[in-house]
Amino acid sequence: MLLQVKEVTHTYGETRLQWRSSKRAPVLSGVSLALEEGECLGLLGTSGAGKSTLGKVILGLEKPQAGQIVFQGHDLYQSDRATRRSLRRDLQVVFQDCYSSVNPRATAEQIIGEPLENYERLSVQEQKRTIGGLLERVGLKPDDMLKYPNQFSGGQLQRINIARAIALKPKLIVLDESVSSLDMVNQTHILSLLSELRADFGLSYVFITHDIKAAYSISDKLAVMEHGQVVEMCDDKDQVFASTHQAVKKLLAAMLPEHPRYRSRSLGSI
Ligand SMILES: Nc1ncnc2c1ncn2[C@@H]1O[C@H](COP(=O)(O)OP(=O)(O)OP(=O)(O)O)[C@@H](O)[C@H]1O
Repeated sequence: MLLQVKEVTHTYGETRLQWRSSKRAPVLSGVSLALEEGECLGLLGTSGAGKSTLGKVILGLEKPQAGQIVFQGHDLYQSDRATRRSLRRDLQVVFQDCYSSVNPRATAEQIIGEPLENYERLSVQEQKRTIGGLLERVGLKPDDMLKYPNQFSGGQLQRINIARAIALKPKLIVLDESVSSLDMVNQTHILSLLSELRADFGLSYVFITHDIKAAYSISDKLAVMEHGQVVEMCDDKDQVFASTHQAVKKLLAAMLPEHPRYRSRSLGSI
């Protein structure tokens, strides 16, 4: 098992000691899920359900008050520094806002080169060659490494973010609404790029979104969150259509086209 999320509970702004007497509602309550190597889990839910918080907890960025994140057999928050550093290398992220995810004054070469400089000792020539190869792999040109973020479109910049995320050949990438701010055409292209990269590199994804159609298209299994809990776990994504939970029904309804005439057809063809 690549990743196990075990009974994770988290409340923002509280220490472990304060937690027992807390009056704040937890943002995550007893969340458990698991991911095998090479799998993609679609993590769904409406705004405020706790998806991004769970993403941060999985990435090692937000320590939960209770529960465990076991990644590659190690408890992420209980491991020593050296183990944690090596686990972090295998855990990468792509956020929704491609512009704020990068330093506007850095070139694509510097952006993609950052994780390589942190973890690999490549010669200048090797690093340039690696970055050129990564740019090509995400559908851009090696010469693009000289450009700055404002010289790319949103879709192109998200490709740069993806190139940075795969630079160290990680095991797991948390994709937090990574295609949500793109138009439909770019969304489709990026989703198919992500699927190709998953197959090529044996990557696993946690694909966080409120868009059930996008999640269905890329994922093997789906988890639906509401009020900080996983309320539906579909180990086979097609089980989602049989769900009787209100939160799932709402997500399915939001996906349907406006006109009732097209509703049944649309459901069958996603
Ligand atoms: N840093 C923070 N400090 C305090 N509260 C926070 C923080 N980040 C998120 N929250 C709160 O935690 C709850 C869950 O937020 P989270 O962003 O995890 O949900 P989400 O399902 O990802 O929602 P969205 O789809 O809108 O991003 C919300 O009520 C939010 O206001």
